Amino acid sequence: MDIQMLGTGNAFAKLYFNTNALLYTEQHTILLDCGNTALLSMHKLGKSVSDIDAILISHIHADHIGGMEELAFQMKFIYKRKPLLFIPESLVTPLWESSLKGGLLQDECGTLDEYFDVRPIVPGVKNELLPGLAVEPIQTDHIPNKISFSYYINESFFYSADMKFNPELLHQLVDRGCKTIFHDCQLRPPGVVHTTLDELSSLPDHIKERIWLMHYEDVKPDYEDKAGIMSFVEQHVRYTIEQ
Ligand SMILES: O=c1ccn([C@@H]2O[C@@H]3COP(=O)(O)O[C@H]3[C@H]2O)c(=O)[nH]1
Ligand SMILES: [Zn+2]
Ligand SMILES: [Zn+2]
Repeated sequence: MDIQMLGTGNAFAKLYFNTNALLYTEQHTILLDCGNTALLSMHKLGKSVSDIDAILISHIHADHIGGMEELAFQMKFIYKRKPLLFIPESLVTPLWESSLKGGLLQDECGTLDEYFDVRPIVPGVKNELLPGLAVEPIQTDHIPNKISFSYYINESFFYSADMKFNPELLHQLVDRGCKTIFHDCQLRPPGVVHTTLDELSSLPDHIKERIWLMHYEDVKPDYEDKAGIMSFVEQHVRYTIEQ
């Protein structure tokens, strides 16, 4: 499986776009979060909404779902198909009622199912989504009353949602065989609702060597020499994830 970031910046980034990604299996392209800047970033890559087979969502913040309304309208009225929407059950109602309904509700379209082929997925277990793509949603802390899921993919790759530092989880994942960790990282403390660079820097080397930083602020150039053996994920670079 390959991953290509549509953006690597935080919610307020003006230089790096929102942290959203394309996952590539042999047969499918999956959009992992669809924030405000996702479709513009795809356009810059020469891609359109029609290139997406499925969508997977981490949580209901605009830098992760702000592009969903345009995606839904383009799919319905231009490409005339429903993309797969893989989503933990507990996010289905919030996504529609609290975010998308305002723009997408119209006479003949009163539910999320009118726009997407909704496939609820189960937290805490491996869900076989597509050939070559198995996903375990892990609910991780971000903000009170903001349900948020990180994803353990193909039993080798952890992709964090926006999350508070959880060293126990990272230790557990590495013990389970996790080889690569893409982790949200707030460079300037305090993190409060995110994990900071200082917190990730406190981890042992055998975990840090697997960590790639994303969801960073526009001050990233000032921190390139402060991440030690951790790496920064870069926008639009296509990475092959070790299985
Ligand atoms: O209680 C709160 C709620 C939000 N925020 C900011 O708003 C941003 C929303 O997107 P995000 O989750 O990527 O990052 C969040 C933070 O930058 C915050 O600092 N404290
Ligand atoms: Zn975010
Ligand atoms: Zn968030």
